[in-house]
Amino acid sequence: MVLKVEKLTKAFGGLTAVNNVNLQVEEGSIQAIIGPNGAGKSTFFNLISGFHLPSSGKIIFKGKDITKLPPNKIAKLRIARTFQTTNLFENATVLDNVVIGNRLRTKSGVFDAIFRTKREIREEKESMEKAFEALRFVELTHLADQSIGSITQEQKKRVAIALALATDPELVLLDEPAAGINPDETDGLAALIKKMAKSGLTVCLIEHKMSMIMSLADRIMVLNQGERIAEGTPEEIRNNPVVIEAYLGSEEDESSKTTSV
Ligand SMILES: Nc1ncnc2c1ncn2[C@@H]1O[C@H](COP(=O)(O)OP(=O)(O)OP(=O)(O)O)[C@@H](O)[C@H]1O
Repeated sequence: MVLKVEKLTKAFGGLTAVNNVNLQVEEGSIQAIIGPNGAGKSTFFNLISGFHLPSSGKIIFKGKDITKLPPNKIAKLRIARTFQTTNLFENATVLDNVVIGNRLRTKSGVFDAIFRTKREIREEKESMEKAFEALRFVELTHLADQSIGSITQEQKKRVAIALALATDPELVLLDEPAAGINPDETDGLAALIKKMAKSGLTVCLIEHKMSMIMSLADRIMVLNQGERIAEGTPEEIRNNPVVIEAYLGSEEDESSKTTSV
């Protein structure tokens, strides 16, 4: 197991956003996390990536206890997460966005930047190479010199994924990778996510688009009011009465609809 989450709990004051959640994620698999609005999905990601400190429980990544590590230390252990496309720099080029994302995570400090030390120059070259490699993976090299403001929402989603890939991760956390794009484009993104897992990456994703999740995920965890109410294969989840009751309901067939129960 690449990721083991044990009895993870996060309380915000009187509200328990994540409550005693267990999860094991196998290397190279696609693990989806679904649940109604406010179920605790984003909080769960924020705990794994170190943006929130758990109230209790444990997070083990490749045998190492990362429960109390800050985000930068977790990123160095090769866990990457994507952010909303609104975090991209609209006026900068696609390539620069990916390079900047990578540079923010590499070591050189202000001193290096001002005096352009050898390390700075080396890191800059490495960042550029990594950025290109990531753009190649997400199939956007032809747009490298375009500004973010001039590309489509689906292409921005790919840039957000490229940003994560440029940090050379082993585990990638994707927060709603297909939100706000049309069904055709959703298929393209699903293919990209499959390709990531095929290349050996482990992928955890939060997504509301049920048809995408059902065909993409190896396993699905369902959260409801902070609690894990089910975990299993798409088939098991689809037929689970507790899940149907709490979440899927009659919207099961409305494949491309963004569920907001
Ligand atoms: N920083 C915070 N401080 C206080 N409460 C928070 C904080 N972050 C999240 N919450 C609360 O925790 C609960 C779970 O929120 P969370 O964003 O994790 O749910 P979610 O499943 O990701 O929902 P959505 O699908 O709407 O994004 C909500 O009731 C939310 O208001």
